[in-house]
Amino acid sequence: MDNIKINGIKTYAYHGALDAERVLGQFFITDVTMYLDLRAASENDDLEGTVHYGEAYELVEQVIKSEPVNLIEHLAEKVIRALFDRYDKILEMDVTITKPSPPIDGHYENVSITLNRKREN
Ligand SMILES: Nc1nc2c(c(=O)[nH]1)N=C([C@H](O)[C@@H](O)CO)CN2
Repeated sequence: MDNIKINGIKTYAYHGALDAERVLGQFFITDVTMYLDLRAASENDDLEGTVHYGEAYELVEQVIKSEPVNLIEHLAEKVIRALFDRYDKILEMDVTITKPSPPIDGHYENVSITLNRKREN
C-alpha cells in the first residue's frame, strides 16, 4: 500500500517507569509510517488528496511532549490514536519509538518498540 513516512522525530521528554527518567528526561526518537491511498495526490498534484506530513509531524511532537507515561508502548499508542483521529485517510500505521540512551547498564545501540495498527471503523 502507498505510504508516507516521517523518520527520526527527535524529542526531549520525561517518559519512563523509573523516577530518574521522570526527573532528568531523555531523547525519544519516533518513526511513523502512515498507509493510505495516494492515487488522488499523485495523479492530481493536490495536497487535499493526501496527509500534510508537516502537520502530522507537529501532532506527533505534541503527543510526545504531553504528560509523561511509563511505557514507550503506551506512548506509541497515543501517537497512533491522535493521527487516526485527525486524518480519516490513514488506514494503517506503524509507529516505532526508540530510546537512544535508556538507563540500562550494558552494551547495545538503543531500545525500541513498534506498534502496527489498522483503522477499525
Ligand atoms: N517493554 C518495555 N520495557 C521497559 C520499558 C518500556 O517502556 N517498555 N521501560 C523501562 C524503563 O522506563 C527503562 O527506560 C529503564 O529501566 C524498562 N523496561
